[in-house]
Amino acid sequence: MIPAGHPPIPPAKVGVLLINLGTPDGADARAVKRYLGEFLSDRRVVEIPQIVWQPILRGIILTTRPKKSAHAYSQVWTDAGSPLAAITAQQSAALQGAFGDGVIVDWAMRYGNPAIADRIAALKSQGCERILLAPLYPQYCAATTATANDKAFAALAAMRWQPAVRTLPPYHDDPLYIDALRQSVEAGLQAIDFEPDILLASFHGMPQRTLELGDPYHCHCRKTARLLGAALGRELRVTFQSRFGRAKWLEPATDTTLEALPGEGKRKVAIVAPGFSADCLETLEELSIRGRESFEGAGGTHFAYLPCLNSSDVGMAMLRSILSRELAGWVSLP
Ligand SMILES: C=CC1=C(C)c2cc3[nH]c(cc4nc(cc5[nH]c(cc1n2)c(C)c5CCC(=O)O)C(CCC(=O)O)=C4C)c(C)c3C=C
Ligand SMILES: [Fe+2]
Ligand SMILES: [Fe+2]
Repeated sequence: MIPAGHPPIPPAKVGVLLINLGTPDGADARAVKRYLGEFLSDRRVVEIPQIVWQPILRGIILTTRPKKSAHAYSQVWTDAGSPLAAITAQQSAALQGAFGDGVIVDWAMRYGNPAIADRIAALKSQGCERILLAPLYPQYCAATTATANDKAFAALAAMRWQPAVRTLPPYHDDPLYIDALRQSVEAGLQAIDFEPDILLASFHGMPQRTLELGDPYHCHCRKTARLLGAALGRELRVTFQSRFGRAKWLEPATDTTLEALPGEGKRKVAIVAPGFSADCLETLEELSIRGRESFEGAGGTHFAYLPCLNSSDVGMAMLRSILSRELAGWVSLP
C-alpha cells in the first residue's frame, strides 16, 4: 500500500541512457583542469598505482596540460558548447523522436556533466523501472565501455529501489554499423573534390599493455576496419591516435603515419574515425586541424577528414535498430 502523503507513482516506463566519455564545461583552463582531473584519476584509464600516479597527475600534468588542451578546445568549441556534448544531445533528441512515447531517451557523460547518477535518477523519477545503459563505443574497451557501466552500477548501488538494467554490447562488427559507416564514408568521399591515394581509419589509441592483458579493443578496431574495407571495396589502413604519456601505445600512430605518407608517394589522403560515435576534440582538432597540418607539412597535397556518424539520418537509423534489439521484451516498438 502507498502511504498517505506519498507522491503519486507514475506508470512504469522504459529508459535509454546514452553515455559518452565526457568533456569540459567550458574551453578554459580551469574547466579543462577539473575535467582532466576526474578523467585521468580513473583507474580504468590510467592503470598505474595511484600512489605513484597522483603526484605525477597533480604535480605535472594538471599544471601544464589544461592550458594547452583549453587552447585546442577553443578551436572547436561551438555556440552549443563542446562538440561532443552538443552532438550527444542531438543524438538523444533524434532517438527520442524515433522511439516516440514508449521510451524515454536521455544522455550522460562518464566524466563531468550531465552526470550518469543524475540522469539515472531523473529517468527513475519519470517512472523508468527498466533502463538500457548504452555506452556509445562500438569497440569495447575497459577504459571506456567498462568504466561507463561501472559508474552506472555505482549509482545503482546507492538506490533503495533500483531499476532493472541492461547494457549495450559492443557493436564493432554489427552489419548495421558497418553499413552505416559504409554509407557515411561513400557520401563523404562523394563530397570531396579528389580521389584519395589512401583511406585511413584512425581509432583512439590505448597502451599496448592493455592488449597483452586481454582487452579486446585492438581486435575490435581491426575487425571494424576489415569489415568496412570489404564493404567499401577499398583498402583501409588502420592507425591509432591520441597517444598519451611515455608508455608504448598501439601502433601504427596516426600522426607519424600522416607524416610518412607523402614520402610513400601518397599525397592525397582521406581519414575517417569509425570508433568515435560523435565528433569531438580528438577528431576535429587532432585529426582535422593538426593532422592536416602535419600531412601538408610533409608534402601532402590533398587532405580530407570525413565526419563521424553523429546525428546523421544513417547513424540514427543504425542506433535506433541496435538499441531496439536490446529493448526486446521490455517494450514493443513500431
Ligand atoms: C591514458 C590516457 C587516455 C586513455 C587510455 C584514453 C582512452 C580513450 N579515449 C577515448 C575517447 C576520447 N578521448 C578524448 C579525450 C582525451 N583522451 C585523453 C587520454 C586518454 N584517452 C585525454 C587526456 C583527453 C582530453 C583531451 C586532451 O587533453 O588531449 C575524447 C574527446 C573528449 C572531448 O571533450 O571532446 C574522446 C571521445 C577512447 C575511445 C579511448 C579508448 C579506447
Ligand atoms: Fe581519450
Ligand atoms: Fe588528443
